[in-house]
Amino acid sequence: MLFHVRMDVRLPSDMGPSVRADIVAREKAYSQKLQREGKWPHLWRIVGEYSNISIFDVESNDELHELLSGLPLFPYMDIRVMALATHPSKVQD
Ligand SMILES: O=C(O)CC1=CCC(=O)O1
Repeated sequence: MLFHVRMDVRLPSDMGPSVRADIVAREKAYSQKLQREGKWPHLWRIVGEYSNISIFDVESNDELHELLSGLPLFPYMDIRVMALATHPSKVQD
């Protein structure tokens, strides 16, 4: 199942630089593991924003929720999810 996910990062302004660097490093490692496993095939920065657009390829809503809630930045992000279905006009590969 494919999901379009938008993540807007909202780090507190009083978060210390070392705490921030640690959480961002853990986020990168976590996301790169999922990318290598094929569960996170697209990760794009939105120009001019501390936000991303991602595509997840997972088995279920529950799996997506588990992966998203495991993000180190999860407590500091607004996340919007759109479930994707096949478009009837899409040319088949
Ligand atoms: O910087 C972001 O958009 C948040 C994020 C998601 C995966 C990652 O490595 O950073």
